[in-house]
Parts: sequence; structure tokens; C-alpha cells
Amino acid sequence: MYKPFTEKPIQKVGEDGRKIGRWTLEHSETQLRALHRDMLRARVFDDKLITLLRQGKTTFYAQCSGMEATQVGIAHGVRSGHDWFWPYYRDQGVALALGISMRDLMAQCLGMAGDLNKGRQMPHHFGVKNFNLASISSSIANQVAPATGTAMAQKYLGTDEITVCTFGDGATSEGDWHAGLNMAGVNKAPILFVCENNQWAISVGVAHQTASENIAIKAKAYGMPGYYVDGQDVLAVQSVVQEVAERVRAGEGPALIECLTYRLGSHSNADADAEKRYRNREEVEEWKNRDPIARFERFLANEGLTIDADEKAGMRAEISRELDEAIAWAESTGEPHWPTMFDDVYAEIPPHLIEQRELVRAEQEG
Ligand SMILES: Cc1ncc(C[n+]2csc(CCOP(=O)(O)OP(=O)(O)O)c2C)c(N)n1
Repeated sequence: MYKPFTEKPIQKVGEDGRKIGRWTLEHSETQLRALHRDMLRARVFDDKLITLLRQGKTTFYAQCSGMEATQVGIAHGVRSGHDWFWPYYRDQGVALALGISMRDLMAQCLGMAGDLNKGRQMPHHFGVKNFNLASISSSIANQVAPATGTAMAQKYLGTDEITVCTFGDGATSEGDWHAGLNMAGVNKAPILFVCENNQWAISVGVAHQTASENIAIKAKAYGMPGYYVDGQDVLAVQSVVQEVAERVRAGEGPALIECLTYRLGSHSNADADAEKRYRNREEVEEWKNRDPIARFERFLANEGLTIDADEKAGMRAEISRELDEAIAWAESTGEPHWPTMFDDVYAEIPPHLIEQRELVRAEQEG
């Protein structure tokens, strides 16, 4: 059983790809390859979206490059399609690893008619009903209290689902975050909070975010365990998430997991990172050398499962083809039809909106 409140992050595999401590690998080759493939898919998805931004096909994107072990470990540690998710905007790696299709994500990012949310959300803010994944909010920590509410409902209904709520380190300074964790602790709600601590909140470094020794320790104040995990170690993240999620499911109450990771790319396309305004390149280079995909590849090689450069290039090409197909499909669905902007908010559309709809119709259909 993993211990909460450790001084150092929990690890299973070191930088050199060697096992840390004594443990037996229980994954099949298929499971190991799935972890690797999902991390690579997240990375290639990021690369493609940067191209789409440059082509002007979308207007907003926030990369998860560098954070793949954290995101894929989270997704592989819970029950996809069963548990409920209140993620944050950088979670495309989680979404892909849960099994959400590239078509669905791409149609959302491009704001096309084929988007599950009808192209009405800000790009890169998806919501996927059949995966119990709530619509993403740009407002930091906005998801935390509703996530606790979802978990309270799950407890009340007596389901064996749990809720998973993710956020960045910056979110932990928001009032909503404290309210949500407090309410979860008091009500023993079946919720797993996961902080993807990538050490920056746009230009604010984590040392300026909190005086606590880490984020995990904050759980103590809300009466729940806090686990501090190496977020570059996919097996450690998956293993801790899995064990803690099952304890949450068994009725032990909420828990907080902090995954220590790093954002390699800019905060979003609206960021001064490239101008080196707030972090130096040495730091970025240092974390590039701690690439979670490379670390896992070293581990796989040590376990006799070498993925060589050719095989990896082939995998990247295959993922890229899948993405191109998703883009072509999304574009083929066309622009969202304007009347949908009046749908789905009210059960009965109020008179002032009917009036506005008719004004737009007159303009559109002249
Ligand atoms: C309530 C609120 N305040 C400020 C912002 C502006 N903002 C957007 S992202 C961000 C940083 C969030 O950092 P963090 O939670 O660490 O997540 P990261 O983006 O680093 O993954 C801020 C301050 C916002 N969107 N919402």
C-alpha cells in the first residue's frame, strides 16, 4: 500500500529506466505497449495542433507535451466510461488515453458542425457525454466544486462510480479549489483529486504559488490523504491512481494525488514563453532530458521490449495518418449551423431569444 505524505515523490522507475525498489511487473506486453502508444499519441496530437494553429484552423491550444506520463497514468488508473471526469483544459492526453476518438477531439478543436458540443465552446474545451467527461471550463478551479457535487450524488445514489477531478498547480490557490476539497472531505465524497503540477501557472512559478512544501500536503487540512508522485513515471502514476481510486471507490473518502511534472511547451498560444520572459532555457532543457516517453522506453528496453527508432517512426506516422483522417472528417462536417447557438440552454426558449433568433435569421437568410 502506498503511503501518503511522503517527503519525496513516489517512483517505480528511475531516470535510467531501472526499477526502483523491489516490485514485480504485472503488466502484459499489450498493456505496456498501450501505455507507450497513448503517450506517443498525446505527443503527436500536440505537434499536429501546433501546425493547425499556424494554419489558422484553430485559435487556441494548450500543449501537454512533457506531461504524458501523468495524463496517461491517470487515465489508465481509473475505469474509463464508468467513472466521471471533471478535467481541465490541458487534458487531451487524458481524453485520448480514456479512448475518446481523435475525430471527436478534432471536431471540437476546429469548431466544426461534427463537434459533440456543436462548435459552441472555446476551442480545446471539450466535453464528451458518453465518457462521463464534463465540459471543460477555462476558469481556473471552476470544476472543483461541481466535481465534488457529482461525487456526493454518486454516494447518495450508491453507485460504484467515482469522480476524478484534475487541475494544475495554479488552481490550488483559488477559493473554489479549497471549497471543493473541504466539501469533499466533510461529506466523504468518492472523489479523486489529481494535481498535474507542471510547476508553472503561465508565468508564475510554483514557488510563488504556495509556501507549502508541496501540493499533496494540503490534503491534510481537508481530512484526506495526499500522495506525492513522480509525474514523469507512468507506471508510478498509474499504480498510485489505481490503488487510491479503488480505496475511494470502497468508501474510504476522497484523496488528493500530486503528480510532479513539467510543461515543455508554452502555456498556450497566448504566452510569452518563446520570448524567454519568465523561465530560462536551461530549465526547459533539463526537463527535456527527463522526457517521460524516453524514460519509459528505457524501462521497456530493460525489460526486453525495445522500441527502436524505425518502429517509433512508424508509430508516429500511423498516429499522424489517424489525425489527418480525423481532421478531414471534422472539416467535412462543415461549419456549425448558426441556429444551434440558441439551442440547449433553456427547455423553453424565452421570448427575447426568439426575437434575437429571428433577427439573425433575417440577416442570414436575407
Ligand atoms: C479564475 C481564473 N483566473 C485566471 C485565469 C487566467 N489563467 C488561465 S490559465 C492560468 C494558469 C493556470 O495554471 P495551472 O492551474 O497551474 O495550470 P497549467 O495551465 O499550468 O496547466 C491562468 C492564471 C483564468 N483562466 N481563470
